[in-house]
Amino acid sequence: MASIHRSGSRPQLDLSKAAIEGNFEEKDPTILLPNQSDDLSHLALDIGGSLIKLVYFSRHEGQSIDDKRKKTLKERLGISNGTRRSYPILGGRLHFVKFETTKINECLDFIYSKQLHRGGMDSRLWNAEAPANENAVIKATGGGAFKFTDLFKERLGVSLDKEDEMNCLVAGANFLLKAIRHEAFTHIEGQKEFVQIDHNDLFPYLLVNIGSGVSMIKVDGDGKFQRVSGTNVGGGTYWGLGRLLTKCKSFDELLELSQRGDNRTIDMLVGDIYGGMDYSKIGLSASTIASSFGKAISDTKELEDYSPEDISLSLLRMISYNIGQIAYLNALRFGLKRIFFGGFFIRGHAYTMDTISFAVHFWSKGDAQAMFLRHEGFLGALGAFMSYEKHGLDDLMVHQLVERFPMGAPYTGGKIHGPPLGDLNEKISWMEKFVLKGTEITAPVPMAPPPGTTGLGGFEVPSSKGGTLRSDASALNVGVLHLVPTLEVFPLLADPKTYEPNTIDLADHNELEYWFTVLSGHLPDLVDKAVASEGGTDDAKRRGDAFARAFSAHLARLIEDPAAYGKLGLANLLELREECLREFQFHDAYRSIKQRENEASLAVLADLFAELDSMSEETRLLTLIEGVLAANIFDWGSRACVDLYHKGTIIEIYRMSRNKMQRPWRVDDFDLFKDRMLGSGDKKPQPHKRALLFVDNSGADVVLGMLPLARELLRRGTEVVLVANSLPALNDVTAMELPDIVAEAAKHCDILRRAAEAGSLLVDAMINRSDSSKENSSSVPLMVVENGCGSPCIDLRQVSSELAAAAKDADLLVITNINLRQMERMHVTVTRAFDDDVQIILEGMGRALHTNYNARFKCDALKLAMVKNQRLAEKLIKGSIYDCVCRYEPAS
Ligand SMILES: CC(C)(COP(=O)(O)O)[C@@H](O)C(=O)NCCC(=O)O
Ligand SMILES: [Mn+2]
Repeated sequence: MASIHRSGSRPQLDLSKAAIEGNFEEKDPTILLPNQSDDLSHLALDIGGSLIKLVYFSRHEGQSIDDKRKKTLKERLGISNGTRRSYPILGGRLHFVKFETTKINECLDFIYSKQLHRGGMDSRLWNAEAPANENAVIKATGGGAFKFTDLFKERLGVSLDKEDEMNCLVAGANFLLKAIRHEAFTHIEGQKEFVQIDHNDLFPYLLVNIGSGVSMIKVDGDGKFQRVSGTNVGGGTYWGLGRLLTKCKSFDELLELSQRGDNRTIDMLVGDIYGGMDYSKIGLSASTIASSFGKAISDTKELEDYSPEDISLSLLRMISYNIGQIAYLNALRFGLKRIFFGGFFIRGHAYTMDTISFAVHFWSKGDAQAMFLRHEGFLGALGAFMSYEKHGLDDLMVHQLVERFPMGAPYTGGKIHGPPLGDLNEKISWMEKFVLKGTEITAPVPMAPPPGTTGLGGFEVPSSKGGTLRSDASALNVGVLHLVPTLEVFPLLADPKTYEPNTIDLADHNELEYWFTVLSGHLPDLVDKAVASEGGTDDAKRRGDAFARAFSAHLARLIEDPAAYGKLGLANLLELREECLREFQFHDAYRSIKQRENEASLAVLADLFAELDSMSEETRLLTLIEGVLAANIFDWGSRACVDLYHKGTIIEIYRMSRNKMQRPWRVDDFDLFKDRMLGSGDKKPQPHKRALLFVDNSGADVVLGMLPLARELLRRGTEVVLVANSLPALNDVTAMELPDIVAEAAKHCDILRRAAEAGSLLVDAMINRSDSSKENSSSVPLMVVENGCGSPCIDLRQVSSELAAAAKDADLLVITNINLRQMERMHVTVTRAFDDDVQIILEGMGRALHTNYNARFKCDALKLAMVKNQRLAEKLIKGSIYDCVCRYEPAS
């Protein structure tokens, strides 16, 4: 049993002149260490025989915008620094890069040009020519850490601090399995399926590392493991024997050969021995391999008489089956439920994974399953990184990590040739060259559904045999890991463990093809908008082209391997598009459209308020909900709606949409909602203490739809929190934009004005009003919080700390959180009284249909949307385009 040794090779923190930033009362204030150099862990290496793997950290260069809303909100909601600790690593990115060991000079150039060896996280800002720190040390594992010590000292002036390889593998695997949601997967007959692993039920497991030789490690916990077995028949055996027998020049070439092979020409099968019959008494079919290479004993044939393809396949199956069998026997020996395979032998090759899975399945008679890891190539390097002190990675939770796939990550993905891409300009040039080289990154071509099983039984050829092998497959599966300590799980989810944000399963190939075609179709128009938003300059055009290429490349990659970036849902695709726009510095493609629509809608708002105020309470509530649904038609992400906008002005379309609102809607729980709000009979229900309104689009949607609804709730004495995007996505309104819109709307309405003042939204207005505090005391506040995302959809497992705080506001608690936790620990069923006091309203197709349509909440939830896509309408509500959804679910 070994335990992880954490050597203290890094400098200690310099605490002199330490000062607390901001409010001393905060629970976890940020501590400034002005004299602490940034000389902290940020690069680790795993130098293997064929590949060098790098894991490095870069600090997130977030812009600090002076957001008045945030300051007052922090005080109001009592938000401290969230779960942020004073670890240096938090709030940055982890990058995964690899090089071929034969090209170690490229690797050294890469480290040098990024100044990763200087130890300073912001070192690029420093003088690149400044002498390197004499004592600089980089953690490294793998045989090359010994072999290349002098080279690193000579070229970069750094020492390599060697970490035990086995320690690193286990530390890397443990981190990934705990921190990354879609890390482990099964791979059977060409089908990748992600496995959700309960973090509390991860240990023990068997880690099988197939390098040149094979190690089998029983892992019992962090730093607790034991090498229980191994075999000398491994990747080296396949490559070594294969090279001798086939004259192949590379490992990948040998694997590729195996795909075209037929092992029956070399292997002796059960049928060969039993005259074509099964040996059914002991459960062996005629096609089972009885003896690998058994037919080669024939003295009439020489090596030249066998095809290299057949030899490679026989060899691959012999070795994979043998490893699979030994792994299973060891799992059995220690009663282990899970077997994870990794190591350079696998390298993301579909066929190798299928072969191993087949073997484990065969020998365990289906009891055990082989699993693989998306970052398997980086276990060692990640483990070496983890061995630095005070990196803070151990404490990160799944919801604080976001994996993104910028260009350069999926395409170079470690296969970096030449200097790294320094800035956007270089990236664009590189993309242009990339296209010229003829690399396939054109618009996606829908592919045929994956083939079915062979149905032959025994050790037949796995069905992924064929065109699915990519020698660089694993390199493409690893993105950049953003560490965002402020993200939290939305506290009102009924069951976060079973929560699945996506409604539509893109594992269904027809669905996948449809949405890919839709998104490809949107591209030209989107590029036009994006370029126009940046003034239509030549630079913007160039960036627009690069964006279109990049996004098409992602789509092409994903249609080929939908699980390449983890489990794929529609929400991920829509977010990927927004991220890709940002990557090419299009920060708000719909800016002018949003402004125009806001102005047009604000101009008629006073009339709408007057109209509403003349109605009875019941009619008003219905009109308000109709208004929200009708105004949701303003959606620049829907093909059909964009076509519609050519047919009339904003107000004309809005009126047309409102006039068409006929109940019953396709999904219509309005009466249930009305009863909760207004009561039935004489009983007047208690209004909700607080409502969280997840708003969607700018213009009529928010101004004529959601704001009047918010006003009604405020009038009833319910505090309103408007929840909006942190970053722009299509024409969605952002949290930064909302206070100004509310301020404009408040000019027409006292209820909104008082509530906005009470919620400190009208900061400027308050300065001029000495009597505001008196009025505030009698008003419930209206607040705006950001949701933590920049997408048309929302994954409620990862929301901003301010949204989480707004959802669990302390003064709504009947009993304190501490008591509650204690009681829960004692298995006392506790009804959280405050959850009944909160209501959430999700609006729009992205937030209420594509995601969260089936989400269950601890509080009352209303989901409102107009379906602006024919196919979705048919599939989800058996209706048609422009049908409406009003789904009301009381607290569960
Ligand atoms: C991107 C969207 C989810 C935005 O809708 P919203 O949330 O604004 O109601 C939606 O427009 C959409 O799914 N569009 C793609 C399908 C289409 O063009 O029909
Ligand atoms: Mn929207």
